[in-house]
Amino acid sequence: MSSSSSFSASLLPVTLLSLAGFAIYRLLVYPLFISPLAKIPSAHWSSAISPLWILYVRFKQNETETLAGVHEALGPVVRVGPNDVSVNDIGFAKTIHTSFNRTKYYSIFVNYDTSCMFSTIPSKEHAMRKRLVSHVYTKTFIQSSPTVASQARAILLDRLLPVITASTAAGQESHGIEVSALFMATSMDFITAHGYGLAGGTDFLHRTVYCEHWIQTYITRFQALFYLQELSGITRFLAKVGMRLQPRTSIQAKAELEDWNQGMFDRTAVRLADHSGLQDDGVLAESRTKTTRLSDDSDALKTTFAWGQPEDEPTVMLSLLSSLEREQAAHKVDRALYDKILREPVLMAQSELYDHIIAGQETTAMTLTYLAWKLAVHQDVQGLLRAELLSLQKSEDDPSAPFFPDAKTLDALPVLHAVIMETLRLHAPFEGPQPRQTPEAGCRVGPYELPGGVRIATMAYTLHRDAVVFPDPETWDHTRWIGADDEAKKARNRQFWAFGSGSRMCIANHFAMHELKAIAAMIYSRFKTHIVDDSMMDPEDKE
Ligand code: HEM
Repeated sequence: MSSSSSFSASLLPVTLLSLAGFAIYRLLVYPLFISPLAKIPSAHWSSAISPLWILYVRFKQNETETLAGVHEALGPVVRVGPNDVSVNDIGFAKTIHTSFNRTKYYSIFVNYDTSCMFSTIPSKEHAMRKRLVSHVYTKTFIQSSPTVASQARAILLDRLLPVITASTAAGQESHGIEVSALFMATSMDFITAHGYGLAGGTDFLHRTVYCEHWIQTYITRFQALFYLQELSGITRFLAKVGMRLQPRTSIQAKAELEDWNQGMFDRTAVRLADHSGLQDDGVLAESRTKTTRLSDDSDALKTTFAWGQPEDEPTVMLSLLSSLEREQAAHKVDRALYDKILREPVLMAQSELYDHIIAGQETTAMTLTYLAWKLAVHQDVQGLLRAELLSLQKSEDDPSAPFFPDAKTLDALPVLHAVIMETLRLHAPFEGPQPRQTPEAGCRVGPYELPGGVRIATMAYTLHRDAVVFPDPETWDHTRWIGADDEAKKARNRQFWAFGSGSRMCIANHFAMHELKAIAAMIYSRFKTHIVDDSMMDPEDKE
């Protein structure tokens, strides 16, 4: 044996020992004792050293209830993984949601391989996307737009009212009406009308067979999301080497839904071009030719465009396309961002619209389903609501006109507001964690200093069940939201988290509230409802 090989052999144990020592330090000593997160109580004995426990909880789709129990036992800040923290405190939640970026968890909302507002992580880029479209979701816009008003009227009086009336015909009463699918259809008609105009959107309230197919496709699309949300790197790598964790059916369903949305987009683009008299040289033409050039005439869409019927105006699509043209003409934004967002303006607009439809459909449908259930259980409150609505009807000038108060009038009704707020409190559609990451420079959360890059999340579920702010939290009690603006009510409003808060809060909270109020008002001013069968509702939600 040469002297150099014996020297190498003697180095081997030292090297192995050093590596083992380093591994023990990195994997055990550092996360357990030295990491700034070490002082935070652990949700599980393994949380400090391994993400396996929280990954398993997420895989079992049990995170919300599990973390609620953990917070009850361990307090408002809990470590759920080596680099993963859950927070249940309104003050900390406000800090986190003011400026912290989203995480890759949201990449599942990338559509057509193109980012939208929801899936965009950097805040500067997000702000630019939001600017393109936020004005058509403001409260002032929603309450004063003739288009929004006439769309609501048409969907509710011409489509929903006849369906519900038919269910009350002699012999039909005992069958009732399946409200979950009914509200999915109604919500879809509302949000696609805002996007593409009444004529360009869906008519799911009539096309019930297709609506049922759509719902099944939607459920299939969001199957096995765990892999993409929590293990996106591994999932994408395995897909490249031919091993798919995401079911093929889910990938096909995503493609089908994207095609379906693109159909609405393309048909609306044709209508826009016809009505506006634009030549084939702008964003509209692009949606047909799929080139990437924008029109030089920045305001052409807005100024030359006029519809015969206000309800047919495709508000969101028009706003997106005109904003994109304006941005290009003004060159206001910095080059890198500008290139990224405007490189594929048509795909960008399609992705954004698709996202609004997905985000805006199930959320409102779920809320309406719970609302209908609670009002059927609480007949006394249903009576109060009806009395409030009918008091408006009497004051109308023309008693023979179909009862349909305007958005501002509806918004001022205390019982209507209270029943919706209480339903959103107890059954927030996004009740689980909304993950963010701590900024590079780190931050303070209560007594803890956290480094940058830590995943940190709050949940509407626990914030809405804080017994100090909402005594007897599991009880549906609309009176929480009625009465003078005393300190207790201010605290409740502050802690209301159904739409999130800060720069990434729901862009459409006013649209959603308007829609919920208009639908509830149409129904409860005309019908008395009761439960025919609620066996599909979660027994844990029953009072
Ligand atoms: C009851 C109805 C609704 C509820 C409870 C709700 C709730 C929320 C919440 C909690 C977020 C933030 C999610 C997070 O950061 O993790 C959000 C974001 C968003 N919502 Fe809603 N939403 C509702 C209806 C709608 C509707 C009708 C639309 C249609 C446009 C919509 C579009 C969006 C969009 C685009 C975002 C992303 C905003 C951003 O990234 O800046 N939502 N929503």
